[in-house]
Amino acid sequence: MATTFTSSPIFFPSSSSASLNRISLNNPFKLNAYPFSLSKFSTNFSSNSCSLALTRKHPVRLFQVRSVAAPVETTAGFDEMVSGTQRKYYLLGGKGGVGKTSCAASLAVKFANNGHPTLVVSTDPAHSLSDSFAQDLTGGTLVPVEGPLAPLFALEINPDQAKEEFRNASKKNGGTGVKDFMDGMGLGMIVEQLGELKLGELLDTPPPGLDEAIAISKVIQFLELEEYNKFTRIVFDTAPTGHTLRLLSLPDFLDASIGKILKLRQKISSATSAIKSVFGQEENRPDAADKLQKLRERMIKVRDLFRDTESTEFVIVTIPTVMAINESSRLRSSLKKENVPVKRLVVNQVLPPSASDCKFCAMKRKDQTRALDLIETDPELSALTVVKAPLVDIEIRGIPALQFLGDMLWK
Ligand SMILES: Nc1ncnc2c1ncn2[C@@H]1O[C@H](COP(=O)(O)OP(=O)(O)OP(=O)(O)O)[C@@H](O)[C@H]1O
Repeated sequence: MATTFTSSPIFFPSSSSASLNRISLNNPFKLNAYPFSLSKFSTNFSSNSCSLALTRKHPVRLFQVRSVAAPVETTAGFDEMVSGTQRKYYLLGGKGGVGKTSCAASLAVKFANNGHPTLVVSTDPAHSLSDSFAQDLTGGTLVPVEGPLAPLFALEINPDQAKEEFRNASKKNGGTGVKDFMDGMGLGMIVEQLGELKLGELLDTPPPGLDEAIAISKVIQFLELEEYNKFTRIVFDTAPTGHTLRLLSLPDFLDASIGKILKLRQKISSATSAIKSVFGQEENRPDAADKLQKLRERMIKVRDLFRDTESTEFVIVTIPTVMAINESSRLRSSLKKENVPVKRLVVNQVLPPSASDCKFCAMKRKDQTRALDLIETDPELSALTVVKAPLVDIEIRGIPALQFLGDMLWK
C-alpha cells in the first residue's frame, strides 16, 4: 500500500514554467540517485512553491518545491576541473561566512557524482562539514558521506590533537622541556641557542594560522597511507582569509625552525650521553628526531603542494559586498606573491532577478551590482573567471541541496 509523507524540499533552478515543464507526468526522473516517477503535480506560483507526489514502487512521497533564482550565465569551466584521473586538489577559501563550506561541499558532491572518488577535508578549526552535509562526519578520520554516486569521504582534522603531536615531538628535541633540563645541567651556551628558536613559546601561544598549517601537514601524513590512494579529487574547506594568509608563510618558517632544531640536536647528542637519553634513544621506540624530520618533510610537501599549478588550485569564495570583494582582492594579491595558483572567483549569494516591487530587495540588488562592478575594475580580480551563485531562500544543507547548488555553480 502506498504511504504518504512529507520530506525535505527539493529544488529547481527557476520559477519559470519552462523548468517545471521539464518534468512531465509520465517521465521518470532521478532524484538523489533514486528513480522516481511523478504521479501528481500542483503549483502555487503566487507563493513560489508547488507540490509533487512522487511514486517509487509503492510508497508515495510528497515534496515541497521552492522556486529560486535563475541559473547564472558565467560558467566555472567544470569540464576542465573534472577531466583526467590524475589527482587534483582544490582549496576553497575566503572571508568568514561567505559560503566556503557550502561551495566546497557542493564541489565535492559534484566530483563524486561525476565518477571521481573524492575526499573533502576541513582544516578550519571551527568545522562545519557535518552541518553542511547534515551527516555526522566528526572523529578526525575518513568518514563515508551517504548519497553521491561515486565514493565521497570526509575528513575533519582535529587541530588540537595534531598540534599536541607536534608539540610532543618538538619538546623532545629542543622545546621547553629540554631547555629546562639543560639549564639545570649548566649548559648555558646551548640554552641560549635554544632560546633563539622560541619554538616552545610558539606552541604555547600559537599564532593564528599555525593550527591550519599543522592540520594540513596532518592531511599530507594521511595521504601517504594506502587507503588514500583511491582519491582523484581532494577538496579543502579552509579557514577564513586571515588564517589562510598567515598559513602561506608558515611552512617556510616552520621548516626553518625544525631544520635548526635538528642541527642543534645533532650537536648536543654527541656532547654527552646524559643529554642523549633525553632525546629518546631507548630501544623499540621511534626516535623523536625521525618524527621531527618527517614533520619537516611534510611541511615542505605542503609548501610545494600550494604552488603546484598542475595539480592545485585555490578558489576564492566571496559575496557581492564592497568589504568582501576588497578582502578577496588582498587575498588574491597575497596568493600571487606566494605563487599559489588562482583561476576562479566564486561570488556567492547574489540576489536573483525578480519582478516583485520589494523595495528592500531593489536596494540590496543595487548595492550588490555596485560591488560586482568593482570586480571588473579590480587589478587582482578582473582576470579571474567569475562564477556567480544566487542567494537561495532556504539554508543549503544535505546532499540534495548541495547537488542543487553544485549544479548551478560548477558548470
Ligand atoms: N547561495 C546561498 N544561498 C543561501 N544560503 C547560503 C548560500 N551559500 C551559503 N549559504 C548559507 O550561509 C551560511 C554560511 O555558509 P558556510 O558555512 O558555507 O560559510 P563559510 O564561509 O564556510 O563559513 P565559516 O567562515 O564560518 O566557515 C550557511 O547557513 C549556508 O547554508
